[in-house]
Amino acid sequence: MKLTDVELRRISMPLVAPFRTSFGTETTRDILLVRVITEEAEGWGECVAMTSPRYSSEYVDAAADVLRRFLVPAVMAAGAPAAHSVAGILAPFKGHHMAKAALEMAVLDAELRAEGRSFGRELGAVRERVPCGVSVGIMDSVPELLEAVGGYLAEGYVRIKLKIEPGWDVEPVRAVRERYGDDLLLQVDANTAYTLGDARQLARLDPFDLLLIEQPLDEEDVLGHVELARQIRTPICLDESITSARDAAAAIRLGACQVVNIKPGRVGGYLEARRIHDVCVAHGVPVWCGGMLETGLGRAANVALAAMPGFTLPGDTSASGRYYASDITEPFVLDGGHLEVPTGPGLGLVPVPDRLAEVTTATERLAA
Ligand SMILES: O=C(O)CCC(=O)N[C@@H](C(=O)O)c1ccccc1
Repeated sequence: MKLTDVELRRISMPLVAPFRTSFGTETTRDILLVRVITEEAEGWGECVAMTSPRYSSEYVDAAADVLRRFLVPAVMAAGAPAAHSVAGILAPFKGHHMAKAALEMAVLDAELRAEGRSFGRELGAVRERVPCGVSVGIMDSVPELLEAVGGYLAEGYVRIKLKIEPGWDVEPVRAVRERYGDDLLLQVDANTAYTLGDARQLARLDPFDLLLIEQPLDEEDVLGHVELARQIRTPICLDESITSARDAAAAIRLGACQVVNIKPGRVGGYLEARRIHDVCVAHGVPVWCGGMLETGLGRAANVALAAMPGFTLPGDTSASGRYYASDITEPFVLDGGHLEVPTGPGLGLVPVPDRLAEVTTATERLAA
């Protein structure tokens, strides 16, 4: 399908509550959306880059710039690129996975809408609904954490993920396990906040039967994770370290991880995410879908991804209301701890025009 126009749109989405991780606190998400217009359909992409380069080297202003100056012109110069060819067209430009993922997602959405195929159908979804976990930020006190966790469990979430960092790890985990019992599916996310020297402290989490500990060490310290895996019993899950199917294969073969968090933005798109899924399934490594506080657009695509067969652990695919009082799409609402996989063409939903207009802070057209 010939691309006739591309729109970059910035939206400002206030969070229902501050979200604190080991690398900072978010109160509002400044999100870049990509809309591609073709002769047959329009498509939407969501860039998950943060405002500052703390989760990874990417940040939203840089994503907008690289899309405007390099990525969009390259894809438009190709005329009518198939979605599966976008990654190859963009390969000469190094890095910028989140920017590339947003553009590929928009081209894929347009192509699938024109063909009348859903994201789930394209990715190989085998479930009509997916079980949902929730990510709980670092809090000011254990009582406040216990109250937040209780609220999410009351909403029906089937798995709790606690953000941890040095000084906030064993005590909150012990408190949650003691209050909510041994059957609670519980995991932690360190976002690279520890070093191998903290192995003894991390081993103190072993008695709490966690599903996994996510990205304890620096994203580039794959061998450190291999050594840490020898010193703790909790399975190690990698997030920031896995930016491609090649990374996943190497990390698994080295013994650096026993679980993988798949985030399409981090790895360059939903098609690479599918390849990582396939590599992990081939190695018997379970995967789950990570989240980056997406709007309903990214959430729709993530829920479709999470319906693939190897996604055997609940993901961070929360309801829209976990982060936003009012989403830019029809909200995702938890039903019995699950979200329905959209079945319509492409993403299966579009932004609600009035809502999108309310949160839009800038738009620009990059016509052919
Ligand atoms: O539910 C969500 O969308 C957020 C899940 C979550 O905790 N994401 C974390 C992470 O490190 O995985 C994150 C949050 C903000 C920014 C980057 C990453």
